[in-house]
Amino acid sequence: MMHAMLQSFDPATGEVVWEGPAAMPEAVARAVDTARLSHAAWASTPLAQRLAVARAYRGELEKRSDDLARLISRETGKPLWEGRGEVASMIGKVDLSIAAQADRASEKHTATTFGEAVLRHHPHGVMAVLGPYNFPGHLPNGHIVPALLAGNAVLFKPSELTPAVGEAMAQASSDAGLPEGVLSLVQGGKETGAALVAADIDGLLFTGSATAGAHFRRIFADRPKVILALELGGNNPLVVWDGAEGALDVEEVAALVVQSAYVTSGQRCSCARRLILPRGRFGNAVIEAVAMLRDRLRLGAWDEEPTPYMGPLISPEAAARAQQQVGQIVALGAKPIRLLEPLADRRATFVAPALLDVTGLTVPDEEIFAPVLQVTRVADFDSAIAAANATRFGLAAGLVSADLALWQRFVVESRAGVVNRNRPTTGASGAMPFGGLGDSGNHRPSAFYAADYCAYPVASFEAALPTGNRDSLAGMLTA
Ligand SMILES: NC(=O)C1=CN([C@@H]2O[C@H](COP(=O)(O)OP(=O)(O)OC[C@H]3O[C@@H](n4cnc5c(N)ncnc54)[C@H](O)[C@@H]3O)[C@@H](O)[C@H]2O)C=CC1
Ligand SMILES: O=C(O)CCC(=O)N[C@@H](CCC(=O)O)C(=O)O
Repeated sequence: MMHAMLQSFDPATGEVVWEGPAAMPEAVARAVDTARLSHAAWASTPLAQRLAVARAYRGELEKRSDDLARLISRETGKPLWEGRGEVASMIGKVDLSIAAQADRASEKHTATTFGEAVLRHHPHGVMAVLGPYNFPGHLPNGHIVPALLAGNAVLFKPSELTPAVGEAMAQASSDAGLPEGVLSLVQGGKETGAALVAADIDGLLFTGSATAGAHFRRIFADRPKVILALELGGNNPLVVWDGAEGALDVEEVAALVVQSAYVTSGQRCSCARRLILPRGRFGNAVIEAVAMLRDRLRLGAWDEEPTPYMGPLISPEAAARAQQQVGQIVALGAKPIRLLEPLADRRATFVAPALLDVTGLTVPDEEIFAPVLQVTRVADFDSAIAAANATRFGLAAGLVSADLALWQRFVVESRAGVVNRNRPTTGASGAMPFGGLGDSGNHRPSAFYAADYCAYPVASFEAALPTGNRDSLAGMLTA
């Protein structure tokens, strides 16, 4: 049988990191059958044993944390400090998922007059997880760990851009003693993903683009029994407003803006894409400080010294697409404060961040998955909130302001699943829900709330004997 070959590359150098065959539809079908067979035994394994395997998996991640961080950085291009941060999040996810399951999906008994009311949670069965490339470990891990804890079998297809990290995760689970077939890895691109989604699965846990998310919504319209959790992109606003004159330190504000917009070279769903500022001197000062800081950001390969702040984009194609999107906005009349500049003597994946003034323009409401920040100047705070909410997405939003009254309005009126004050839009916590409104998701937030979509609740009223029912009919029966 012919196999399509898959390769991944170090985005900084173009060197091959991984190669191997992509799973063909027949192999995907076999993996789904194996998962179905393995599921029953895993679901009936006592919870204490499933918890022990999860903790052993945490131990395996700890053991190989340095190698895994290096692999993540090499395959995605993100600097090593970020690769290490990602592995720390993966390790932390295990205890957080155990706590989340106890909090949101455990067995609960309540005494009643007849016996007890019992709440249990049952696994759905066979779950497919499709992962993105930007956090190739942490984000699929955030679906897989809770899904396995709940007793599901999982088929995991990593992004075709990051197969090596997916393989390393599967190896860690196997070394942790997860029974064979409970987690299966299927490598490949969209065709492999499409075969997985078309198979007899009980759930799709997806983190990726809004376009693919909308596609899955459509193809599952006739299969309502399949649980669908969609964690998608955003066009996230960050409003900076100096309610009390002089209360904000412009340099601090600029650093927060940079951490929101340019971290991971803008390849986070939670990155700020739109900066909303007041007209006038303060707004001008913020723009100038952001532009100056942008000029000082160190770009480099993942393992370069001195440590870079940001690495390249994932591929030359991704860089070309971002350039084309910036070009389109400039053609619409945007003022380039800074363009998305290719770096001399570097591969085409390296781009210095863009800062564009789009005030008064109608620009596409699209996520540009790159370090591109669009500035809009407004006259008053009402217009700032209206501008922040003027998007079909609703993942993250932020307000930078010392004024508590403004924050109290912002947190109530913002249409987003993550709404921060004086903190970057990025850096979400696994101890909180993470998900968005509108085209950013389907109201099944992940992170701490992933336990909710990994199992369904079963309510039972239980009595030891069928007593009291006859009495309840007394006086209402004919002779
Ligand atoms: N809300 C969230 O938690 C997060 C969302 N994202 C979003 O993910 C995107 C970046 O990741 P990408 O890997 O580019 O996303 P993507 O949507 O291109 O791919 C994600 C996964 O889905 C698969 N896939 C894509 N289209 C498919 C199709 N038609 N049929 C079957 N499988 C398909 C891919 O092979 C990959 O494994 C950004 O839009 C970003 O905002 C990324 C991280 C977190
Ligand atoms: O899933 C979690 O534990 C929390 C969500 C999270 O870690 N979000 C990160 C990265 C997500 C992304 O933007 O791709 C963040 O908000 O920085």
